[in-house]
Amino acid sequence: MIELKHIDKYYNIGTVNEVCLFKDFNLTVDDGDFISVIGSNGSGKTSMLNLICGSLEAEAGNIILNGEDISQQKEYIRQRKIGRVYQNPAMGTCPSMTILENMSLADNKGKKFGLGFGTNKKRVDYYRELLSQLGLGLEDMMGSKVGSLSGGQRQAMALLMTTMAPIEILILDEHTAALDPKTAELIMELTGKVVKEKKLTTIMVTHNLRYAVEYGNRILMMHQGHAVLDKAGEEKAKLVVDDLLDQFNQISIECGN
Ligand SMILES: Nc1ncnc2c1ncn2[C@@H]1O[C@H](COP(=O)(O)OP(=O)(O)OP(=O)(O)O)[C@@H](O)[C@H]1O
Repeated sequence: MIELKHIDKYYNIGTVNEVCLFKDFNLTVDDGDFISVIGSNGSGKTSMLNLICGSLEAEAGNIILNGEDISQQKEYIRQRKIGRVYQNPAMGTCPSMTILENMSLADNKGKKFGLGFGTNKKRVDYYRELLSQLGLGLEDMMGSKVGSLSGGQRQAMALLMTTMAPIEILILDEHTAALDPKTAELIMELTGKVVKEKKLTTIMVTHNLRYAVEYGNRILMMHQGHAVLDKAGEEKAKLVVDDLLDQFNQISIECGN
């Protein structure tokens, strides 16, 4: 479970450009929840993810992960418990290293030993098995540099690598936005499979309303640092894309856009 409690976040403090993004922002994501976060540009979705991951510091409030207050923890410490897949497929993998080396790196995340340990035959067979589950033929290219792969192949690897070592929460940061429609569909199917198999508590930020409707058990719509819609379970299951579009339109009218 992850809890954001009474979060205040300001940008450009002490300047004429000072803005308050979050004032007493609260969110609880229960164990096993798969929550899709949607919302207009600048509504605070990425800032929220950055606060959770530790790349951004709040002016007030606490972030509690499975009962532990991680608010003061450095980003690299949080990375042992929080996996993040970024919009840019290049972010989650190392292009100058081979597929095998990348897999070994992910496998040994947070451990004290080097690469050699992860590349014995048993581990190589294990990586091959994991890669074959992606259905992209990567298991036969383990000596290839990751930089030579397509964006979709790299994003599939990033997803696999992020979820390889045990994590307490998975963050998907518009992870299909840079992919063509067919590849995005494939990555979403893989995402659904991985989340279900590993029973991962997941927060997915997306601008794709269909994915937000089709995946996960909860949907959150943000606007100007507030949650303006929060539906789970049966209520969420009944939602269709048009309902979300209506909500977007209503917000635009209220804001005079
Ligand atoms: N480093 C920063 N310095 C100043 N303002 C920032 C910074 N990062 C974000 N903001 C502001 O905070 C607000 C929220 O931005 P954020 O990127 O979190 O929104 P978002 O919902 O993720 O938007 P998008 O859908 O466009 O990615 C915006 O008004 C943005 O201009």
